Amino acid sequence: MTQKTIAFIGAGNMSASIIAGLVKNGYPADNIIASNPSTPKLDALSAQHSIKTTTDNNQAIEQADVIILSVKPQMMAGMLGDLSIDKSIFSHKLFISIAAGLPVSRLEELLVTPTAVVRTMPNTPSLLGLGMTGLYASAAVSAEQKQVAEEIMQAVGKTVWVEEESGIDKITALAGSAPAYFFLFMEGMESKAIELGFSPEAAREIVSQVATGSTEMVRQNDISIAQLRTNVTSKGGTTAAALNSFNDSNLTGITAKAMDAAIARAEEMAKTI
Ligand SMILES: NC(=O)C1=CN([C@@H]2O[C@H](COP(=O)(O)OP(=O)(O)OC[C@H]3O[C@@H](n4cnc5c(N)ncnc54)[C@H](OP(=O)(O)O)[C@@H]3O)[C@@H](O)[C@H]2O)C=CC1
Ligand SMILES: O=C(O)[C@@H]1CCC=N1
Repeated sequence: MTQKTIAFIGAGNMSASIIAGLVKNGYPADNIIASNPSTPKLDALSAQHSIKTTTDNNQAIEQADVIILSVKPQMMAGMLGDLSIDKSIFSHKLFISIAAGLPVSRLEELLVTPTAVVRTMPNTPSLLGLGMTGLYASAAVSAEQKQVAEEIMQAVGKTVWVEEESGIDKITALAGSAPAYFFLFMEGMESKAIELGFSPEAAREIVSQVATGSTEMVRQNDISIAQLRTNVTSKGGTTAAALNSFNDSNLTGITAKAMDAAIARAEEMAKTI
């Protein structure tokens, strides 16, 4: 794998997940630098992973081959506009954006110098090496740069390239935002378990074990997800009663509607940032 120096601009949740995944996968900590305006997150990352840190984005970008833009989409223009380094050096570097809803064309405008930009959409399970990242490369990105971006994101999970940039918004709904959907569902089960009299610890443990077991059955089988569901569902039994209740509320339609809302929000963000 490439051992290029990687700078993370913005040391929040998503950067922390990718950094942890990279280091766990053996990426040299000396080749990772994180930049953030406040120090507590930097101190934690430095203590946990022995990576380099700075509060100066210019310094981080200057020494890196690959720059991962990890600030909130709404902060990107301000952050890039505040840089005081000579932007002509950008043409020798690879920029990877993880920002939701921020088109490559807008990033290119903000970076000023013609620059290779890969737009990605990772998710927080990258922390465990179980990430799912969508990638989109603009025409300016070389085959070698595409490979570098892919290798970095594959160090923290699986990757999928999309041909059209609109595919990134779809991956945002399907993977970037999606851990939260599962957490919401698990929260619902956890609170009902507590209402039924289980201790919070037992409720969490049961929900976690059921989720892990179910996920592993999908991962370790070629059986369709629908068939796995059917296998649990005895005719006239308890599962059928629960599923009928979900279907009465159109869970499938609700899920599709929620994913459409995520895509619509990404498209809306693209027009405003
Ligand atoms: N969280 C997720 O699951 C996912 C997030 N993303 C994308 O990742 C990006 C980051 O999200 P997330 O990690 O959740 O957000 P966080 O708020 O956790 O992290 C953003 C970080 O950027 C820092 N920051 C703010 N201004 C600057 C600046 N000028 N220069 C450098 N750093 C700055 C913030 O510092 P401070 O707090 O000290 O102000 C903060 O630590 C977003 O663009 C989001 O769309 C993509 C996929 C999944
Ligand atoms: O909620 C968001 O906008 C970001 C992108 C995907 C996950 N978090």
